[in-house]
Amino acid sequence: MSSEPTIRCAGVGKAFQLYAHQNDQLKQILFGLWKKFYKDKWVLHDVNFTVERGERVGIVGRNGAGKTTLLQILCGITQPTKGDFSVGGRIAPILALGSGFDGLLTGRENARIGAAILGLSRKEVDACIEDIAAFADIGPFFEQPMRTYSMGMIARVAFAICAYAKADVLIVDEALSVGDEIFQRKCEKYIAEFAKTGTILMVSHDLNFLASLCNRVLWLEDGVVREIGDPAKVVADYRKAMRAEETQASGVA
Ligand SMILES: Nc1ncnc2c1ncn2[C@@H]1O[C@H](COP(=O)(O)OP(=O)(O)OP(=O)(O)O)[C@@H](O)[C@H]1O
Repeated sequence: MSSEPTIRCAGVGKAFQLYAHQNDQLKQILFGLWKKFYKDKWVLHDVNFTVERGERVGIVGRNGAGKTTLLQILCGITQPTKGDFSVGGRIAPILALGSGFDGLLTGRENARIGAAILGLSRKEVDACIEDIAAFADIGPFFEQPMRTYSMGMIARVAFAICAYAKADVLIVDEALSVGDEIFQRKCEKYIAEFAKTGTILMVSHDLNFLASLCNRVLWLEDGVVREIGDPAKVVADYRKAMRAEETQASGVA
């Protein structure tokens, strides 16, 4: 039997290209062989961690720490600039919610396409499309073009597709923040149920939820893993650091 972890990140780094002027992007295409017209903005420097099958790992970190970027790399949405990574099994990526949806197509049509992209066969899509509609629970809107949807409705459809994707690995980025309370509870229940058999990697600013769900928490800071381990300890250390920073910023000794 293989002992390969389900998720493996080795020396992963990501630099975005920052252009000072609008024209610089065109200049880069035309004259990029001779001169560089952008600056590298390194968001992730050297990220190393593994996640074993069946683990539930939460990711915390301040705004802009690179959490979404890391998840996007693992889901194949963006490429790392350096390093290696692997994810074993079928992934359900609940992130960048709905960014792949076509606003001209209905919720049902987007759900069918989304489920197929996540690996379901046509027969499997036929079998679960009504369940997806029921999970999303947006009533007649499911038959309307998605350009008429609110953010919360888009999130509902995106989450519903992932809930029926028969995934081995759930990768979740702040998916719950745009839903209303009832939907949030439904998603939390689904995630807790999924956690019994699947692997979860989840970014959230809801530290209490992460601490209750996860068996490990990873704290991302300055492009590296600052701490990973027991949820209660990592969350406490993270909170302490945030409080210290707040105190310093407000000038209180
Ligand atoms: N396409 C891009 N081009 C340039 N910079 C980018 C791009 N995408 C993200 N960034 C920058 O990378 C940094 C990390 O962004 P990211 O969204 O990964 O952070 P985050 O930890 O998920 O933040 P938050 O908690 O606010 O969601 C930010 O400074 C952001 O501005």
